[in-house]
Amino acid sequence: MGSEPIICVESLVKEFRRTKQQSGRFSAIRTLLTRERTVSRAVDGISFGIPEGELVGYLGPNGAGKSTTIKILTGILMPTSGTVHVAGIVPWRERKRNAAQIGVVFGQRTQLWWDLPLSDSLELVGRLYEIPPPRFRFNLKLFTELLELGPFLSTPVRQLSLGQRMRGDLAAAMLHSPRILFLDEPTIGLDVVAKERIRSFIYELNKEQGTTVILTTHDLDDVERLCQRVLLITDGSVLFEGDVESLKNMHTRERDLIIRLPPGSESIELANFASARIVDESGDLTRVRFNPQSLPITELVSFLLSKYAIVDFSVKEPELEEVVRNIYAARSL
Ligand SMILES: Nc1ncnc2c1ncn2[C@@H]1O[C@H](COP(=O)(O)OP(=O)(O)OP(=O)(O)O)[C@@H](O)[C@H]1O
Repeated sequence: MGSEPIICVESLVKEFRRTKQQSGRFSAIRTLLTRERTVSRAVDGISFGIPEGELVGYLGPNGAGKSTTIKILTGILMPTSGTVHVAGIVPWRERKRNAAQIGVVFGQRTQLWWDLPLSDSLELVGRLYEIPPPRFRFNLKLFTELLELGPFLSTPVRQLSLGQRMRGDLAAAMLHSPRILFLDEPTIGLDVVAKERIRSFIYELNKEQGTTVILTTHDLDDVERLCQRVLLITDGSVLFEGDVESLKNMHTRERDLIIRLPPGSESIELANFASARIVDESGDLTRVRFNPQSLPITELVSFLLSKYAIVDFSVKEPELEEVVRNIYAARSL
């Protein structure tokens, strides 16, 4: 394993050209005749490197350019400009060689054969990828255990639940032992139990086999549970790159102090503190948001203890979801 990142993306740009739709009378004919083009930049100069063995979250709001980047990295799309190397390969130039070293799962689509039993679908994947039989048998056994595929191996794919189908898709994507796995919304639409099963599989794969994983998701529980690092993009460019903790600390320095008062107590008043405010009062719980940089927690707590009969209190970190929502909101102002 060298020190070079396994995935290198530099100044990546992808533009889509579309014929501008004319409106009004005879719009279809006028669209055809004028052929006016509009250009939109889905990816606008993205650069990043991913070291081998890392599990990275690739996040951003709808339309940020995530899927477009993944399609370029997997060789489906060619960029307008910029350079990309995936384990030394330029994906769109050598699609087949690239396919041998990557696994891809799109949560919204399946690569399995709808009418075939899952086991036949996996068999076909094995043949398509020309996986040597011993490796195929080894991986099939391993993934059948890890993903608990046994009970539905002989069920036609069309009859599988979304969670079962996703487990089948993950097995299919990993049968040829790729070094890199691209996951686009792998937990979308799944219930809590199914999500957890998928997450522990991804975790194991990364930890035990050292598979590099690029995970695109809107589910921030996926991120908290799995990602060592996140790349946050909006409008086609990188907004943040780092670990989840730094993301939280950089963008929301505030903390929440949750106070429990005896039932029937009067409401808390914080008039003296400029950097603290009450954000929620429900039942006997009051949530005070404050900035520890300008108001040390000791000062806030001793003030409250001196004035109110506090039964209990705790400090909460900001939720990742809220941090990310704030970043997107600030960006679109
Ligand atoms: N084939 C295409 N032709 C024209 N425009 C496209 C095409 N594919 C994507 N786009 C546009 O490029 C931008 C980025 O799209 P992309 O699918 O990469 O976003 P995303 O971050 O994956 O969003 P989501 O979270 O909704 O999947 C969007 O404005 C989208 O409309």
